[in-house]
Amino acid sequence: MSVKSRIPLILLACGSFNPITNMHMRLFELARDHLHRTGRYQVIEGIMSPVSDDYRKKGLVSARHRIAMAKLALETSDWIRVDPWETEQESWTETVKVLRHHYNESVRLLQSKKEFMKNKQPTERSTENFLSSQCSVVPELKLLCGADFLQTFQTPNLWKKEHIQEILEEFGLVCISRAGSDPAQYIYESELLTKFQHNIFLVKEWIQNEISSTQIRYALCRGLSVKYLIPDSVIAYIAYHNIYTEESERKNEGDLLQPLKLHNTAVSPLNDRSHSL
Ligand SMILES: Nc1ncnc2c1ncn2[C@@H]1O[C@H](COP(=O)(O)OP(=O)(O)OP(=O)(O)O)[C@@H](O)[C@H]1O
Ligand SMILES: NC(=O)c1ccc[n+]([C@@H]2O[C@H](COP(=O)(O)O)[C@@H](O)[C@H]2O)c1
Ligand SMILES: [Zn+2]
Repeated sequence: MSVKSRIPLILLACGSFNPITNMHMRLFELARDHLHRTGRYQVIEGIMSPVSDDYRKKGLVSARHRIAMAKLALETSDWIRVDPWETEQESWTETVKVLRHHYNESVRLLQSKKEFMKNKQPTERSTENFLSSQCSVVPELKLLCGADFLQTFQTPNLWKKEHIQEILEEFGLVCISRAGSDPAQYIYESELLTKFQHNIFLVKEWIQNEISSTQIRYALCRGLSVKYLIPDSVIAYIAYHNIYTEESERKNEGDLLQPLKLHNTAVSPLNDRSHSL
């Protein structure tokens, strides 16, 4: 398949990004390499969507800071961007709705590009062949995540079954391996995941890198170096605003994650776990 005839694809990663780490950015690079190697897809954009403050995860600092840090980190990327839409909503947004939003946005963008092409003079149009060829199909949108994210599908009352189904059936998942998580096993154990296995791309990271935001926050609170784990610009931002402290780590402590609250359950708060979702 020539590059021109490949299916355009957008990768969307949802999460806390508290703070963004080098590994969060690596997820996108790994996913893009993998999809390109299939010969079927052309990844045209990566979107990082930090979760709203209303998610109420332990130690979750303000979205304003999380977005600012992600923007600084992604300054060096020419294809991944941060999108604040989720954090601008009144309350926490279920992931399937974030996917729907971004899908609708890409349809809208395509329509306005087509409109723009239609209004151009014929001579101008011929010079815009490349643009118009890129404009002709709505890109696929896939949810990008680490293997631990896939594991959370099994957590009672965290996800609605119909949402998992819609994510898998209508969009699809690109899942990057992570130490301590066995995505193939989660698929095997779930009837739903097995049914839509054809829409789950499992990507193996051979250069293992177990950076987690939780560990970064712990190191920062203890005054330890996090250089080479997160970008220098993010380290400087954190120091300037004194973002991660023992006090910030206590934010939402003992609270229930918003998805669990919404499902009105009495299960123990995930928020008390030391390495969270
Ligand atoms: N080291 C990693 N390997 C694979 N996936 C990762 C890694 N770190 C984060 N991810 C993925 O990035 C997405 C966003 O994760 P998140 O913001 O929770 O980061 P995290 O490092 O897991 O943070 P925390 O420790 O606070 O849970 C999730 O899909 C998660 O699985
Ligand atoms: N039912 C749902 O749609 C649902 C449930 C739990 C987490 N999530 C999302 O998954 C991501 C998890 O992020 P963390 O791994 O940082 O907790 C967040 O973007 C959150 O909004 C969605
Ligand atoms: Zn996590």
